[in-house]
Amino acid sequence: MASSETAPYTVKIGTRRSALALRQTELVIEALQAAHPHVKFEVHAMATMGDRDQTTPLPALGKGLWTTELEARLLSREVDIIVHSLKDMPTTLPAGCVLGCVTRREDPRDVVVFSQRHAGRYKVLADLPAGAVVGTSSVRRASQLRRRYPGLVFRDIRGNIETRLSKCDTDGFDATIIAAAGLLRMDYGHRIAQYLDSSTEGGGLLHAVGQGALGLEVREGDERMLQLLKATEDTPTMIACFAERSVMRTLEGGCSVPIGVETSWVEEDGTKKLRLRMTVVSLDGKEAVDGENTEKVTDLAQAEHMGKELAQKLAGLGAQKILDQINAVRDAGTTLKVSDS
Ligand SMILES: NCc1[nH]cc(CCC(=O)O)c1CC(=O)O
Repeated sequence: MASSETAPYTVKIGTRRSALALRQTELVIEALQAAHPHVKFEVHAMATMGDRDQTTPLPALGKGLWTTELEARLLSREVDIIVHSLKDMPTTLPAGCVLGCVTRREDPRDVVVFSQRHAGRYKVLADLPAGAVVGTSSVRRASQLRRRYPGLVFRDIRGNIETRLSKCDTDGFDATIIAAAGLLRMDYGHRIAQYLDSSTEGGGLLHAVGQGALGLEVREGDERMLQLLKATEDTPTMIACFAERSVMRTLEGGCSVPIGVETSWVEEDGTKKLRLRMTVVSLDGKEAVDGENTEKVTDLAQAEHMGKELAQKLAGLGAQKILDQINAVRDAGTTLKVSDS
């Protein structure tokens, strides 16, 4: 006689229907199935607003473009778990929804992919001539790159990973900036030309909050699902991402704000500590506020406090002024432009 812990039951998993989202969901189910062989997992995929609208510049689409419609299905009990790219999850969730788990992180760095038109001519961004066209729809990427590569021209490039790679190769771009995690999960790692993180020469870009990690969202109080998810939880990543999300929440940022972060676990005086770096850069790349803190953090509450403290410190050093200028553009009903043209 099967006990209640091993009686078979079905779990419905919600996801976007992009190839990357489906691959990410597959990875999560593999991990859950190994830990819970008696559970049947069903994938329920859907296109969200961000998937349907492939032309409007991202900053104009506001928050929740990748998540809101999925969360409605969670709350209506059509699905039990949503698998998100954590970077696409707003830092404040709808009532009744909770971030139940953060998975092991794929490489969180931003990378450069050169157009195949150039057939290997360029190795790093610094090789590109002045006026070269770089595709990105990310305010965060464009702002930080303008700061370090003022001679480059930035142009919107929308779409899922395959679409963006194809546009990069055929639509007049010289390069595009994309997350390593998406390329690696989709077996496009061979397209990576340069890593842009703070410790790589020619880099200096801080990545998006939660980039590279997966966030699993469930209904508040759904203890059965919260327990089930423990099999995929990576606690050090979850703590680090909670600190990152707290930075964004404190500055009231959303998907399209020029806030970059970088977290790492370090050993100091024999103690494991979290190092949190952050940056806020104006759209033209001419103003920036950078900061970091390293402290012992052992739970999610401490992580959120660490992120809030650092964000508040930098807000007073000019970060809030930069964000207020950006919000003023939005409040005036003007679409935030990433493109130079
Ligand atoms: N909506 C964009 C998005 N959301 C998640 C990823 C990559 C995977 C990840 O960061 O986990 C991407 C592509 C990109 O940023 O280039």
